[in-house]
Amino acid sequence: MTVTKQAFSLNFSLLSKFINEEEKNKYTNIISMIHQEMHSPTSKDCDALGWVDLAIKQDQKEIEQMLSVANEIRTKSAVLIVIGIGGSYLGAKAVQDALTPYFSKKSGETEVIYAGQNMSGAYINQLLQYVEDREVYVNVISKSGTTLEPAISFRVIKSYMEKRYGDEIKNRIILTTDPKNGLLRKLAQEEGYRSFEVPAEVGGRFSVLTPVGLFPLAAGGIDIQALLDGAKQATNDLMFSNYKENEAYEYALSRYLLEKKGYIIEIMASFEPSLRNVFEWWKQLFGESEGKDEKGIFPVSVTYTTDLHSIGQYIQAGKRQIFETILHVRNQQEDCTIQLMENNFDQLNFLEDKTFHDINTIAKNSSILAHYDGGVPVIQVEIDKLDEYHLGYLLYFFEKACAMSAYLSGVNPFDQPGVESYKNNIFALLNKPGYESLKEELEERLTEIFD
Ligand SMILES: O=P(O)(O)OC[C@H]1O[C@](O)(CO)[C@@H](O)[C@@H]1O
Repeated sequence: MTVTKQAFSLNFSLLSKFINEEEKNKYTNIISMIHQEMHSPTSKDCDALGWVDLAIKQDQKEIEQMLSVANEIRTKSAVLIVIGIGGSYLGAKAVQDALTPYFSKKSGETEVIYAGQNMSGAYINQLLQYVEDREVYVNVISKSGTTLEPAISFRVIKSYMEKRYGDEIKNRIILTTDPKNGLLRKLAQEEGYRSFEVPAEVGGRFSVLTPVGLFPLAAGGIDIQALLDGAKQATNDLMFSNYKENEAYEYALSRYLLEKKGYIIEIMASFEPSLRNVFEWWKQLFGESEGKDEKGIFPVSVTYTTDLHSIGQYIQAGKRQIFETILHVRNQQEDCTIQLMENNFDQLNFLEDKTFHDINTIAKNSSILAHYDGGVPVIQVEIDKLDEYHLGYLLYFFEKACAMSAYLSGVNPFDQPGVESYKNNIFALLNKPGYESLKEELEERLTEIFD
């Protein structure tokens, strides 16, 4: 089925060789039941479903507060350092990078840079050198307040800010964290830092439309109201319980049926490099939501045509366990036209008057056909253009699809118990009090492996 709307559309026609309507129909009732549960205030997961209607229940006062602090940052500083990992930075980075020019020499704009998403000593040192002669604000984002990567970066950056700005850091550091719990909330309460709330019932990877994503985006000059408007439109459009009227559910169902047939890897592909970090966000969303109980589709992303010249060969002809979702931007605001050349030195005059976007779109269609012919099921998601409104729509679409997809597989979309194994090991090996016996066991095993 192809749902055609101006802003956003999906095309499933290349799936008919792999899954049929009869198979899909069998899931009409279960999808409808999951939908009712997702929208019920008494749902078993109501403590994690706050994201469902965030965009329609916008808190105008909070938006104004974010805009006002963002405006202060834009006036007073050249750099905002956003400290966070996973859902606490991927959404903002996704939208920011999608909407920021590839090359920009603009001065006078606040640049948003990220820390706490890795533990590279070189990265944090170089970041501090980079901001040395520029005015700085910091937004530390952690719902739990205990995640190691942002916590150690914040410790270093806080000391740096103290030395550089003294008491003024109370104005220059803004915390985004749980409304009641955690060390960052305690810090905000005890030391008077300004703060925003991550709603208790919204988990990290579903939090882009809360201050987690909205505040740094506003500071970076992104129109957060338009982002929310797009998400609001998606919320309304994706309100139907029947998958035939709800593209998010049809996408979820198609993935689910493909997985059952052995297509266990989804490649999200785009021909626009600026979408690279939208895919990083998408990977966390689907990977953490679905990858549990030995189930789940492995989410991978590529940027074409760059990657057609690296892993394109595998996609075309390697092991057949891949399906592909192409995210296409229908209209480009900016383009470049190929001109006629008298001597035709490169024999490319047949491209006269074609734009890069024309050629890129033909490349998209060419690879869709080639991959399909090579046995790859292909879905196309198309947005009309790359702006806040359409990205807001897209982000919400993926959130709704992801929750349905995980529920269909019978896993809880909102927990991530697997991440705890790594966290426990690292705390034990770093001598965190309380982990003594695990430390002993892990050290013995490491000796066996490495000595
Ligand atoms: O905001 P926090 O609590 O620091 O968590 C950051 C990220 O870590 C995880 O808890 C585990 O990867 C993610 O779900 C979350 O987005």
